[in-house]
Amino acid sequence: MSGTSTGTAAVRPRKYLVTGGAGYVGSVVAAHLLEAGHTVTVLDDLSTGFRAGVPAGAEFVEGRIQEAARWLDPSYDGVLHFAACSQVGESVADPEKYWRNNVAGTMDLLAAMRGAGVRRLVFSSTAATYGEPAGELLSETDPTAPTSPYGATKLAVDHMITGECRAHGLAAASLRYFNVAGAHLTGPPGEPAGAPGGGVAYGERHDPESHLIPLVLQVALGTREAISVYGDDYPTPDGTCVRDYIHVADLADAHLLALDAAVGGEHLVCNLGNGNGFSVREVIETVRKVTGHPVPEVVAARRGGDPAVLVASAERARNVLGWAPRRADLTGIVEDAWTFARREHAARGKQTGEQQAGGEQGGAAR
Ligand SMILES: NC(=O)c1ccc[n+]([C@@H]2O[C@H](COP(=O)([O-])OP(=O)(O)OC[C@H]3O[C@@H](n4cnc5c(N)ncnc54)[C@H](O)[C@@H]3O)[C@@H](O)[C@H]2O)c1
Ligand SMILES: O=c1ccn([C@@H]2O[C@H](COP(=O)(O)OP(=O)(O)O[C@H]3O[C@H](CO)[C@H](O)[C@H](O)[C@H]3O)[C@@H](O)[C@H]2O)c(=O)[nH]1
Repeated sequence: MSGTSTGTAAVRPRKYLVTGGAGYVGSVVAAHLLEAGHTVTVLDDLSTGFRAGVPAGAEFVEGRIQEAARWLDPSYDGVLHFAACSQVGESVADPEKYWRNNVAGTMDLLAAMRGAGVRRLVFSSTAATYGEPAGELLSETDPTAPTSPYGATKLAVDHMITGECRAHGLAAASLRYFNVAGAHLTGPPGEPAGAPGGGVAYGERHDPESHLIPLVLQVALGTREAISVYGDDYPTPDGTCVRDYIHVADLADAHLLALDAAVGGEHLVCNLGNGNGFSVREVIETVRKVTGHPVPEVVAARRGGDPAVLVASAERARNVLGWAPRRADLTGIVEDAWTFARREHAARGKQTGEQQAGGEQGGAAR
């Protein structure tokens, strides 16, 4: 369980705007900020996020980053910027959506920050900015040659932020996440987030889901028949793609450290991963062990834009931020994701049952 928050005690409570805080990573980081004693406003248009994902204790504003100037004011100490379109496949099919939302949207957000005099930013960048790696571990000095429009838009925003730091003294950090997984959990299992006595659970809810671990867990839950393995002919030990899975709570720790480490006029870029690669087959095997479910798999065609191996060197995050992952074990990451998936599943079943009893139509409310 990842119920404990970061060891980074706040010097003084601060006020932060969290864009995309109704989504997976943003909701977990918002929960960590609140637990550290900060004040949080979530700005989210609920395009892929869920109102129920916004942590209790955060103010919620339903709105777009493109209109952030309406809500930002000098009382904010900084912005954590998660709001984005983030599906690699969709970005290949509809690149304009990605350039408009991720790049133009962030340009509007930066202008709003400048206008309000808010001069501290942590941005969700991604390993997808690098493309196919040349060596074993990717470091921040490696070439950036994104293989998808998604990665290209994130790289463009990184460049935009560098310019903003140099020209206008912004203090900023871009955190390049590798594969985020796991959940932030407190309280007994089996209860939905926010239920009385049930603790809280902030984890991965994407609709449609495209990430490996939640998809494999859907098979274990019985809501998906089998997991498709996208290619088993890659130049890796078992032929399937290798990724670096990082616990979302470790990621949250890094955000709080980055807020403190950012220096006016400088743009810090840091990878966040554990430095350990696991193949698609190893992930599936771990899910089998954790859930006790046989998890049938079928080999499918390669997915466009997937590099064979993506594993981080996170030396810079360790050295500059003083960050150290505390939940690097893949089994623990999958266990937390599994607890969250079961809580969500139970909550949905309860909701559907109540709706049927009340004669209402089923369906997930955003
Ligand atoms: N999940 C990962 O493995 C991963 C890896 C690398 C980088 N990232 C990045 O981290 C961030 C969060 O990812 P996530 O998995 O939590 O995604 P998510 O889809 O769960 O969250 C994104 C949130 O942003 C909101 N949003 C989108 N456009 C908006 C806009 N214009 N205005 C206001 N709100 C808007 C969505 O409604 C959603 O709640 C993204 O920027 C993503 O690119 C994620
Ligand atoms: O049903 C599935 C889903 C995924 N995979 C494979 O599992 C691996 C992981 O895929 P994910 O979709 O979970 O994650 P990605 O590695 O594609 O991408 C994630 O990590 C990237 C960086 O590593 C980017 O940050 C991106 O935003 C984020 O979604 C890939 O090899 C993919 O082909 C399958 O075999 N079957």
